[in-house]
Amino acid sequence: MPKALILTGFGINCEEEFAAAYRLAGAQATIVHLNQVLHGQVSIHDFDILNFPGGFSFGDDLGSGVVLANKLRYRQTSADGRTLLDDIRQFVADGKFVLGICNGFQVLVKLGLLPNLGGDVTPEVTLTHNASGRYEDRWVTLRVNPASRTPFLKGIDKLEVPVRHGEGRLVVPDAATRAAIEASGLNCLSYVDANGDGTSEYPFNPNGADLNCAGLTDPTGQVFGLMPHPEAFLAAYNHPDWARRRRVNPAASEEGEGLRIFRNIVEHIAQRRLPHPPAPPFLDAEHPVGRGSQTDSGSATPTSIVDDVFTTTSAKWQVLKEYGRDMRKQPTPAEEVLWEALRGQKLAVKFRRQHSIDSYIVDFVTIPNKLIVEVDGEVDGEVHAEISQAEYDAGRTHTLRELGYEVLRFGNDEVLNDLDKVLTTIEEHLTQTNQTKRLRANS
Ligand SMILES: NC(=O)CC[C@H](N)C(=O)O
Repeated sequence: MPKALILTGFGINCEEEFAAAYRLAGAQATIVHLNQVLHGQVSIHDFDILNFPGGFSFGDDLGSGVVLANKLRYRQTSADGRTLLDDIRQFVADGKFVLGICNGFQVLVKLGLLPNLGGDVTPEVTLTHNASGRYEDRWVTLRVNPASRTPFLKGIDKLEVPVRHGEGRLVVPDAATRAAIEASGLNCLSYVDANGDGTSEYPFNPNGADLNCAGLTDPTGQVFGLMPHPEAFLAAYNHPDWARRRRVNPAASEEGEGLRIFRNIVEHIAQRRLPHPPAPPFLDAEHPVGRGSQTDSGSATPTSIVDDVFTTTSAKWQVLKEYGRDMRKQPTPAEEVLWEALRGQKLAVKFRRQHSIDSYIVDFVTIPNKLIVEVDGEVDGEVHAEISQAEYDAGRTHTLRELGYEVLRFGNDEVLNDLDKVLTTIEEHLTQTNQTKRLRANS
């Protein structure tokens, strides 16, 4: 089950609605005080989505979101000078998701995680006082930018949601930044008028935002923030016009439109499990942590891979272990079937599943026999990495072969429809390797 971490404390006040949204969407939601994270009692890396709710953090002193953003950037969380921002950057590099709503969006913008065109988390735009000079509390209509590729907004075209803020006006400082944001479709949400056209006109655009922009993503689409409150529209009955709408359309869904965003991201995470996820970007050798190879140096070369269960380095294992754990918990049907057949030494050799080898997690491996068995699933037609799955798998197989492993691949269908044939092929390969070994031993 995807896991959402929701931060609270210091004047944040929308954490309960945020958690309710995730629970309705089928995720596990945990509300945690920011200090528990800053003091190392809770690790963001144990979660899939990091969430910054709305509210009045630090009383909006120095500008909404500014103090909290500075805490994330400058508050050292460990003796080696690490900050929560370092962890968030790693979290995003690991393919995970960050969502900021209203005050949370302000935090992400003041921190520079949005839009993060330059990739170095330096503030590039800002959010400031509404053009009306007032706190605005009203319903708005948003249109999703079709150029946006963020999974949070997948399949959504229009959305009605409430805003309640004093400092929601996005200001983009120059034409170049504006062009860059537009070119990548990072301005994922805009305020629209009654005709559905983007507008700067009050009150449709409640704050006078540049680009009529109500929300931004970073270039990866994994970090998303918006001024309006989708977590405040979880039931149809939240809408001010619900009674009339129900009379007009009694069969209409009882769900609120805001819930779609949460359903989207929760489903995306649940389904995203690639048959073979891309090798995550690793921590550098300066931060080796955790368990790993006995020859652990933090930087693996093929020669450091020993014939042992420790088939990667501690730094890599630290990054891979969560993927492995998740993959063991949520096997695909084909993986489950094959595991049932391989486990418990049924083929007279011990197989491990979702095991880390160098930079990869392999589906099944018998380490003494150096045989890897992979089950290739569908990748819902998407290209998840910069390279295609096929190219990626080719590189992965090559590396594993260089490390001395034989790699057998079977399709989902083969495993599900002809398990006997799959097992016979595996057995044949095991016999071959054993024969070769015996021949070598005798010669
Ligand atoms: N609802 C909110 O999160 C409000 C954000 C911020 N305190 C503002 O007034 O702009």
